[in-house]
Amino acid sequence: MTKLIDGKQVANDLKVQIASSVKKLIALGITPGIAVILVGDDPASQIYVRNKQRAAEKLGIDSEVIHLPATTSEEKVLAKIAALNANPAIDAILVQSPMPAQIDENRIQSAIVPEKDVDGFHPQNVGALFNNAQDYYPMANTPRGIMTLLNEYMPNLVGKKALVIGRSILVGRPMMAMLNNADATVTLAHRHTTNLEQLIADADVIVVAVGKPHFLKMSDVKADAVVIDVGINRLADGTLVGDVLDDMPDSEQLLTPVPGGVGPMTIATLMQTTVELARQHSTI
Ligand SMILES: NC(=O)C1=CN([C@@H]2O[C@H](COP(=O)(O)OP(=O)(O)OC[C@H]3O[C@@H](n4cnc5c(N)ncnc54)[C@H](OP(=O)(O)O)[C@@H]3O)[C@@H](O)[C@H]2O)C=CC1
Ligand SMILES: Nc1nc(=O)c2c([nH]1)NC[C@@H]1CN(c3ccc(C(=O)N[C@@H](CCC(=O)O)C(=O)O)cc3)C=[N+]21
Repeated sequence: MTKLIDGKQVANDLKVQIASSVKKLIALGITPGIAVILVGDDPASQIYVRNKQRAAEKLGIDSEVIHLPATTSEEKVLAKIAALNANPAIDAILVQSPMPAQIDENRIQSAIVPEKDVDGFHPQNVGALFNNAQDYYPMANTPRGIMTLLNEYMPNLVGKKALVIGRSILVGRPMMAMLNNADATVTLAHRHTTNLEQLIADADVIVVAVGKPHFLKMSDVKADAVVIDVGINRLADGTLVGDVLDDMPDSEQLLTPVPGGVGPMTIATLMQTTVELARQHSTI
């Protein structure tokens, strides 16, 4: 078996720290609050939103889910966001993607005030990340959680060859920026990349966020590589698999499992960002 990175364990350690920060804030009269807007009935989204709500409850963070029908207009979602922007009990706003086709996700994400933009999607926060700004700003939680994992398993990224496969706003693009900010040499691959095999064979760290089962084989990566599998794919028989096929039984390579790798880190990091935003709002 390839050595597995224990995302659940690192996420649990992080949650212990977050719980203690929440306690301190509550003692000062500040309860962090997150609002999640879910439009439509996508079953996977419902599972993730439930996981987020459960994590918030356990940590003492107030959470509110606003579930709107799939036919909701963009104006209605914008009105909800305006109300949450103005609500002092809410520190963090997350609009679950994907959204139904009648809604322009970019318009929605830009409508959230940057100070409550827990996903780090607002252009102001994306800009801060790309400029490696030194003041506080929220950033995308899946890649940030991956940086926390890498800090445990590959602490020195300086000069490392990092390959990110997939360029979504949610994962690939911010991942590229964070690895760049950590002084890795980053390549961002996508559908039109022509030398992917060669890039895979050469990389020290690979983040795969494509959404296709068995997209990457461990036998194609270096013997000392670290592979981060972001993919969440549900097969016809109901099993959950990532984007990586672990075909190297006795190797020393490091790989994040699915489930139990990046997913739990995403949730824990979302809670971490929520608490940071609450602290920012309180001016403590
Ligand atoms: N564990 C977690 O916490 C999270 C998991 N996920 C999961 O990660 C996966 C990716 O999600 P997301 O980032 O939203 O991705 P998207 O579905 O938005 O994008 C997929 C990316 O993969 C690229 N791609 C598709 N086919 C190929 C190919 N043959 N060769 C190279 N690149 C390819 C696309 O390239 P192009 O841009 O050229 O089309 C695109 O950039 C999904 O399974 C999702 O469920 C997502 C977020 C969090
Ligand atoms: N605005 C927005 N922000 C997001 O962060 C966001 C989003 N939209 N849309 C969808 C993706 C996906 N995502 C996941 C969160 C948790 C798990 C998770 O908990 N995974 C568990 C298993 C869950 C299961 O059993 O299905 C694990 O990997 O162990 C997975 C994926 C956040 N996303």
